[in-house]
Amino acid sequence: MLFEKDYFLTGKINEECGVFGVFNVKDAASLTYFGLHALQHRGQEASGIATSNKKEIKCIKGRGLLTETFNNRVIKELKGVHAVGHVRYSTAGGNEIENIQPIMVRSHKGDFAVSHNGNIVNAKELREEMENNGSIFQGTSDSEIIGHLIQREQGDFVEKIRKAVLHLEGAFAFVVMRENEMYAVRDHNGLRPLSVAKVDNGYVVSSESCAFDIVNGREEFDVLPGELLKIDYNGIQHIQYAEKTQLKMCAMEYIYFSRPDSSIDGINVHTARKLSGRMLAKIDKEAGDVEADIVVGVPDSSLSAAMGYAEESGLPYELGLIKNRYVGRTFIQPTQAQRERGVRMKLSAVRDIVKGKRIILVDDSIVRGTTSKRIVQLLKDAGATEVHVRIGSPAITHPCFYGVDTSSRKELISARKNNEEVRDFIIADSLKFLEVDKMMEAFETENLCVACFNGVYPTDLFNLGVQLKEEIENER
Ligand SMILES: O=P(O)(O)OC[C@H]1O[C@H](OP(=O)(O)OP(=O)(O)O)[C@H](O)[C@@H]1O
Ligand SMILES: NC(=O)CC[C@H](N)C(=O)O
Ligand code: SF4
Ligand SMILES: [Mg+2]
Repeated sequence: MLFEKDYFLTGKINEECGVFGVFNVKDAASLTYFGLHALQHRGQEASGIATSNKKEIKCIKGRGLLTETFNNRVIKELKGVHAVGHVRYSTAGGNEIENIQPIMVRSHKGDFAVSHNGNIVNAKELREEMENNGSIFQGTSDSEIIGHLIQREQGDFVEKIRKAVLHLEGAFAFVVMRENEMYAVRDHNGLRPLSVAKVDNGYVVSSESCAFDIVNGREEFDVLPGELLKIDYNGIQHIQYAEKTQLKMCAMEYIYFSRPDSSIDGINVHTARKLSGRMLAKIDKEAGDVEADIVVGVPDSSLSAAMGYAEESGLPYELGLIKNRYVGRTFIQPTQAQRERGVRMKLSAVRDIVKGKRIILVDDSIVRGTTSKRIVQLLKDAGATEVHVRIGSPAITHPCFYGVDTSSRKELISARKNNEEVRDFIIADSLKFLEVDKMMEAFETENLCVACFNGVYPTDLFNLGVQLKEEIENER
């Protein structure tokens, strides 16, 4: 079944997404459009907006970028003061229209719409159990399970959500909109971000705080791990649904995913990245390693780390690479051929800057090695005499099951090669990653999920864990 194919055959999991909700603000659909626009980096595969005019819910969704589905005319069709929206991250497979969010649940007990970011690790088990008991699913996404679970539980709506989420394991930050209420929920490990802000007399909920500026959000705060918020005309009610909670925010949110102007659980993303660059420079200084002339970052996500490296090392920060801004994120392209073409189209070396220079090249991460290999070559072709690669995160050795496409182990270069072999593959003069403890020291927090770097997953993995074990055994 496609569900399994999504996870294993294509080596893909359902990836990162952006969710946005508006409660009790005029022209909620426009506000949601602006909010989702600020979250577009989290997903470009599809988008959707559902609105409530207090009596009924209407939903419009489509494939591609937000602007491919929504324009003024379409937004005008979505009347109402409440809205929930979603941007979905591109994936091979799983791109059926039924999987696009918000997921709509229509029922005689009232309709609701769900926007989910994350990945449910026991989705297969839950779905099989529900199908055996007569549930019929429209699509293949794990997010649909959330709607089904809520629908089948008894009690008032808070109770229904509370009971439903207790069945879920994995990563979830989701928003549910009913005709006159909104709910925001975060998993008990806080793996995915979710924040709330006030707007006029209402509220907005967003995957990232960068979306609050454009809608004039104020007094923002994070939904806590294991917390369920009920938002209605009386205000916000905070309900702690999980007994055991811990904060294990995805480290990759800070390293790569989120926008630098977002703050997650009190830490600004740009600042975290800059501190990782500073730490890399400190380590080099202490080891007395590497004499270089300039520091170059790989646009976009590593520029903050490169600035940090330059500040700490005292070396000049230079614009050695230029990005064609019309090419999207390459790491999230579905096939390797597309990723390679993407990197070629996207980055060019600035010959006059790099010629004859010894370069410290800072990037935020190496996943498959596509980007690093290409840019080291680019810089050398443009006349750089040495290229020393410094990575602002640890080597990625394990797959993510929580909603980020770090793919299966066989695609992860550091799962198959040691540091020296990776260095050789990317033809760098030297290569250093930031070790897990040093990254935590740099970010000044241990409240991070680092499973893709050390294989210690903060949740049970159910069937996915069995598959991973088999994959590792087959490598031997
Ligand atoms: O080893 P790889 O498989 O090439 O993946 C790692 C690269 O992918 C990401 O950049 P991307 O181009 O996706 O986005 P960005 O412009 O936000 O840095 C990341 O920042 C690395 O540069
Ligand atoms: N992975 C995401 O964050 C998107 C949510 C969900 N897993 C989907 O497939 O649509
Ligand atoms: S495994 Fe890695 S990418 Fe996945 S949630 Fe944990 S830190 Fe993030
Ligand atoms: Mg990059």
